[in-house]
Amino acid sequence: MKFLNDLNEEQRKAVEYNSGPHMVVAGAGSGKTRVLTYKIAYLIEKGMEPESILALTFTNKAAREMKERIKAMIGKKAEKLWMGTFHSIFARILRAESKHINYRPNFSIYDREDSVSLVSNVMQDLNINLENLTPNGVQHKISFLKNQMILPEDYEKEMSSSAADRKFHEVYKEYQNRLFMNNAMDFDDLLLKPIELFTNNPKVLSKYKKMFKYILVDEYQDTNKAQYELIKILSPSRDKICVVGDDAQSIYSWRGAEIKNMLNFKKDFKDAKIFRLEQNYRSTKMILAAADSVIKNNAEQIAKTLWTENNDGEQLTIIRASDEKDEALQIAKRIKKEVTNRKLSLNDIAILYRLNSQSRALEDALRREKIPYKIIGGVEFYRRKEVKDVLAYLRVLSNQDDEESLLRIMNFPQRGIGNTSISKMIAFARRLNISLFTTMARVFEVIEVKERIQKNVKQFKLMLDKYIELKDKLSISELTSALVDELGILKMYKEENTPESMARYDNIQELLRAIQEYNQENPKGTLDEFLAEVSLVAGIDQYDEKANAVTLMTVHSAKGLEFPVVFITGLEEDIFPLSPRFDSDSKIEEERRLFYVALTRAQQKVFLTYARSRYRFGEVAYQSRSRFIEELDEATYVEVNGPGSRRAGRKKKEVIDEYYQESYDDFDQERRSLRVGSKVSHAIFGVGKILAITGSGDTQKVTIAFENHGTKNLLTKFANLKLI
Ligand SMILES: Nc1ncnc2c1ncn2[C@@H]1O[C@H](COP(=O)(O)OP(=O)(O)OP(=O)(O)O)[C@@H](O)[C@H]1O
Ligand SMILES: [Mg+2]
Repeated sequence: MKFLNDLNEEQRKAVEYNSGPHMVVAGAGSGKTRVLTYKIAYLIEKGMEPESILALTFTNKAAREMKERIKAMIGKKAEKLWMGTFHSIFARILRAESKHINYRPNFSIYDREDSVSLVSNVMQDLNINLENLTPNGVQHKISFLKNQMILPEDYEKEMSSSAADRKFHEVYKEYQNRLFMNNAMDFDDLLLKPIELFTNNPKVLSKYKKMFKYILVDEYQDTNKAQYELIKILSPSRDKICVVGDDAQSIYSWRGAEIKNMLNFKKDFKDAKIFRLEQNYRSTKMILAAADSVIKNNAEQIAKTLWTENNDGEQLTIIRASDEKDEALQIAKRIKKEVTNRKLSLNDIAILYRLNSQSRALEDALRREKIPYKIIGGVEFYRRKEVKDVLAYLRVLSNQDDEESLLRIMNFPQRGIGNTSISKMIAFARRLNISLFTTMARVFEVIEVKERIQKNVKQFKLMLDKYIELKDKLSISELTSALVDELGILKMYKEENTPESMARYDNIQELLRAIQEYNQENPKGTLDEFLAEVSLVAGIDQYDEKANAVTLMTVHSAKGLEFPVVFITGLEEDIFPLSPRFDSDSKIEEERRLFYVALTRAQQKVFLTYARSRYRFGEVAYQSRSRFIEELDEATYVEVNGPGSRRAGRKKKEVIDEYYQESYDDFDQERRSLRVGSKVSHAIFGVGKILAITGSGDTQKVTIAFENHGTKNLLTKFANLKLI
């Protein structure tokens, strides 16, 4: 097999190994994903049927790329591979086997927003108020428990007798119950239900065990308990399994991922063989040295070596900025320089951040500087309100028990069915133990609902019935166009004619186009299948590599990717690492791994940026720079605008202190001469006297007793006070 020549010796050994369970443990950029890809091609060339191989990746995008690669190596038969994320693969299996778990194959898949809305409805219906938890928080807790496979009955056994725990349990139980009644699953169910399916139906299990002759898993360090169980249950006679990962890149413990799955592999899979890859093909020596100097501060890790034959490369550049706007502007300017000097295209550049909220300032600057960019994550296309509205219609046509979707569209577009009437119908439905959809047909029996509104409901129901009838006769594309047309949504947004409504208009057009494309690519695709697919699309999956634009994304979404030039932004305590003061060591270690992931995305050059002050939570906060910068080996970076550049040779700490002092000196005279007792004037509040001054720098506040407006606390920086 000629393609094996593209591998180094260790990689080839891992690819050819076939005598039992094995795990590749290796640092970033050492070719773990490549090994997995080649191994699949190798197995098929050796005669294994593609449809008997199950390969699990972290994103749909990664699966798509891997499949393309394999297709290029061995041809079209690669199409038949079972390749995708855990969620998409098991959604497919659940659909086929739904009757064994008392679901119907057209079940809806609820995304996080749908789940939160369901939690909120449950809390309202049960009249439960959880003091410290918003519906969002409750959903988060439920999801975390489900990821650890703790179901309501398990939770009940372990919980304390406190009122809060009991109430939470009640909500959790009812939430599960409602999902079932709605013939719906949340994301976590897509992992839990298959376990239930396989445990309770040995015949089904043995069918899939026979079918999957080999299981391969990428990014194994980020599997959670349920995923791990699934691998264990399915792994064919425990030997045809190959997983690859890097414990130093485990960054999803907040979502229930367990590094110990990796550490315990040898225990759990008997006679497991461990392969190590040590040569990095991605980054320069400098970048690797920098990454290594930071990650070695973590106590918990599997020892690994990583070296490269690549060039020494340039030092990292650390850029100091005065605030987030300045940071963004400096990045934009740098990008222009880099593209020219290095002859790069914009595609070669990524800007990474810890928090989605950091993207706004960056986007503003890029727009101003006319640099095209694409942003990954944020509000994803299929999560946008107007898109979800149309999808909710389609979901109801597919699954009439989906009460969440039905509630979403009951009065959208407005048809005079108010919340009070809806509550009354729901009460009726619960009393008779029937669905809300069925209640609509019997709305004339719900005497509490006004006659006029009963008629509206009836009409709405008739319209839905018509489309339910049509759904098997028309293509999805025809069905949706007809529906959108009848609802008059496009017309409504057009008439509104605001920038926002026009954006919604475009998005619905885009949705119609996407559905048309789906139809062309999957002529036999059903509405159920289409809905399942779009429910599982994540931001990163829509990433268009070809568009010539800079990529903006969170560090989390950058996992597995590589770019010639990488900017890592917001390197300040409280941002990256996020809230260090209140957190345990293990959280700091996870932040450090995240920083390691960020650094190791880069092939040629890394820029690290931090701002002295940043607007957060409605005020300007003074920032100290990230400990991760301090941890970097001094030989691996240079600073521009920063203290080090002007005062080389001084101890870093001293220089930093001085630089902060300096930054205060920058403030204008006016502000520094403010004193308790000074008389000042303010553009809106008029004349007043300063009672107190607290804090300093950008966060300095003054308390002023105004003659006509009482006493106020103002941020000096923005108050624009004049001494009189
Ligand atoms: N033997 C090799 N010869 C040439 N290039 C290689 C070789 N092995 C890997 N590469 C290249 O090195 C880069 C990193 O490989 P890959 O993405 O598989 O690493 P990884 O270990 O999966 O990284 P990560 O930990 O970030 O997921 C890719 O561009 C890949 O094509
Ligand atoms: Mg990889």
